[in-house]
Amino acid sequence: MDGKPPSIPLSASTTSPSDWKYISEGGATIVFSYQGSTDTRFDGTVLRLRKSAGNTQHFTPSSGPTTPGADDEEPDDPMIEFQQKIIARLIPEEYLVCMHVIHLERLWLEAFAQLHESERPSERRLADSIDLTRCKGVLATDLVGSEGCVVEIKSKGDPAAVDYCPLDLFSGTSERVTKATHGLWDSWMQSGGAVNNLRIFSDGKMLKPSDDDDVAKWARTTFGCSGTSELGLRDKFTAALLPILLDTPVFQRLGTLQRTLDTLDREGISKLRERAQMLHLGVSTDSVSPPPFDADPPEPVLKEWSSFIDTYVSSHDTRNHGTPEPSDLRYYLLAYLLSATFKDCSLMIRLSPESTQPVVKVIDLDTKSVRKIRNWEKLDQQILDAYRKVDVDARKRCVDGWSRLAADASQDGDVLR
Ligand SMILES: O=P(O)(O)O[C@@H]1[C@@H](OP(=O)(O)O)[C@H](OP(=O)(O)O)[C@H](O)[C@H](OP(=O)(O)O)[C@H]1OP(=O)(O)O
Ligand SMILES: Nc1ncnc2c1ncn2[C@@H]1O[C@H](COP(=O)(O)OP(=O)(O)OP(=O)(O)O)[C@@H](O)[C@H]1O
Repeated sequence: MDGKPPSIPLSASTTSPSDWKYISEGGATIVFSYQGSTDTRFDGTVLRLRKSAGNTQHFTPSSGPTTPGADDEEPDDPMIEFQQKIIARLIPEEYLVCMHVIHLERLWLEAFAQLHESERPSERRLADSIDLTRCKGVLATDLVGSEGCVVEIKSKGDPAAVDYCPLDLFSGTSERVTKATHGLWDSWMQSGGAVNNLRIFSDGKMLKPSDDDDVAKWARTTFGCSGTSELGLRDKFTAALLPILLDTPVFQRLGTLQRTLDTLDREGISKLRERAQMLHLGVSTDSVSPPPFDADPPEPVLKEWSSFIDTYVSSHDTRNHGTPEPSDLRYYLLAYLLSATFKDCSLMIRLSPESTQPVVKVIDLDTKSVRKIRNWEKLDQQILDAYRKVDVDARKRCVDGWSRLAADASQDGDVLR
């Protein structure tokens, strides 16, 4: 599959639901790999379907095909345009995945959902299911495929991964990246592969630490070793990932984006929102022209994202982030949302034989909703309250390596970005 969309959008109905194999899912989408042989246009692709809350497993089949015209009215999945027009301005295209629209017919989708429901993890099945009302899905390049090893790292920390800090992963220093990789591996082992920030795919199948035979086969084919102890395997895994994590420029890029877009952090955004509200209510008069304040800010549209990126690229570094103006609230809100996207993304790393260049792709670069800001504020408060109860010496510290390196570099007159 290349970057150009097919001249006529493909329809999933030219394939059989059984041609697709369940790979994995996140909170918003569920992903299947094409394994059929009847329609070669789907070779090497995955189908990404949106989910909806609640389980419609016992749905009543619809009485006919999708209403004519409904397909045209449904907008394409916004993740496609957002990646092509916004994300691609910040992350080089070679690290992004090609995505196109694919048409879905109701009866086909129902048969598909029914066939694959039992392959999903039980806790996910309780929470949601394939959204049967959608007329469009997304067809993307298959990064897992059916052979070789692919490591998926979700950069965000998982509460279960106690020894893993995302800032270590993006630190650019061998010692800290090793620590992050060990933390990911240990939590993968301890959780029986249930932790969501490390997934290992071997020959197209998600590996579980308890599958001794599969792990042994994976170790043999990926690292050429057999009968290796658990710690020995962790070392092999780390040694394979380390040069990729240190030398592939996209890791530094992601670290920089996460850090710079989050310059005001959640607390800073909350304070700025408070100041803007006070001005709006006339309680405070510390600004000549009070900006409009919206307690429920609207979702940014693509045009607004685009002008945000213009401003970010041209002037983010020279802004005075120490004393932000209430009139800049919207800018910082968008910056914060985008930092959340980059913190929640995943990295797919194909471990290839030493001679070939490793393939690294960044996935899950969806927009975050402004509605989340309130939830995050509440969550932050809870974390802060819990943290205050922890003994000072026992508190875990996460240090941002690139910002330290950036500070050192700027002292030398060097520029990191
Ligand atoms: O809010 P968090 O920190 O729990 O993160 C959510 C993730 O949960 P996690 O803690 O990583 O298991 C959650 O991941 P899973 O559903 O666990 O795969 C999503 O990534 C969610 O993003 P979105 O709402 O689907 O865009 C993530 O939401 P946000 O990044 O939008 O907050
Ligand atoms: N192009 C792809 N090729 C192979 N596997 C993929 C691809 N895209 C996604 N996956 C798999 O499907 C999973 C779910 O995809 P993704 O993370 O984009 O979903 P999401 O619902 O948006 O996630 P989240 O809830 O974490 O925001 C991924 O974690 C990965 O294992």
